[in-house]
Amino acid sequence: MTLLKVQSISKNYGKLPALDNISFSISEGTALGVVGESGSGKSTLIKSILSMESIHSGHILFLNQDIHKLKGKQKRELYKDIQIIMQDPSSSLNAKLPVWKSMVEPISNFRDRKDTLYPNLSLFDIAKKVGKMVGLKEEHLTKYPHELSGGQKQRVSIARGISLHPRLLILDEPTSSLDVSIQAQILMLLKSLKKELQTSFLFVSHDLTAVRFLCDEIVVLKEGKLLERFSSDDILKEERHDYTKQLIQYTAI
Ligand SMILES: Nc1ncnc2c1ncn2[C@@H]1O[C@H](COP(=O)(O)OP(=O)(O)OP(=O)(O)O)[C@@H](O)[C@H]1O
Repeated sequence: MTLLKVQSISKNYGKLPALDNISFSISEGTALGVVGESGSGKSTLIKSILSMESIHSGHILFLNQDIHKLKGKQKRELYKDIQIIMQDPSSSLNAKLPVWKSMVEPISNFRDRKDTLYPNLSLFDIAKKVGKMVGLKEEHLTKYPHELSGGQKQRVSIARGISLHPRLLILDEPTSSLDVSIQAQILMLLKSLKKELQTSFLFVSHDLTAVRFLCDEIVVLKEGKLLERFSSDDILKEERHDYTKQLIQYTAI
């Protein structure tokens, strides 16, 4: 079943096109990678999907509902099922709270989902349960963000992102602020969570190696245009676009 359908969307900043007639879809339970260099339109695409930016033409459908037409309660409902994990966990966690409180913030905002997913569990018990899924120990949960390593903080963000069991998880360069050895651990964690939760991923990154590891399919963006879409298994095929080949060379796959 199609979860997200992006239909011919365009967005300009002044006269400059940031997204130029982009279309793609994501099926339930699959992972799509979006790769592109700086300025290719990746952030604009994410903001458009999250309704943080308007679009000039086209439609974005999530479960057949036009995201940009939703208001109030309907829009709020949508965000139970779309969660985002950002590049820098330090800026997305509240420095003044022990991390377990940040982890359960989405679930405390959506009580109906709490009752369905975690009946009779206290918020701290939910944090323990979700923390365990991302490899955090109970002793980490009562710490403040500055007391944890970058990798541990990103695990907290991932725990928060999956706590509602969203149908779509948007990953915005989730490993690029981390040391290389930690990047691999986080990618492996995301891969196992994808399998366990059957959540769909939209993984936005400039790192083709990471995208290939985690995603079933890949789209390549350049200057706001979608150049091609292919299965991750076909990344090294001769028919790849010249620009994709350049990215591959640059990433030394
Ligand atoms: N608020 C804005 N005002 C004007 N131009 C913008 C704005 N946001 C983005 N742009 C322009 O739109 C284009 C796409 O930018 P975008 O941030 O989406 O790219 P990106 O692929 O996410 O880049 P990066 O990887 O560096 O974050 C760029 O040319 C950028 O300069």
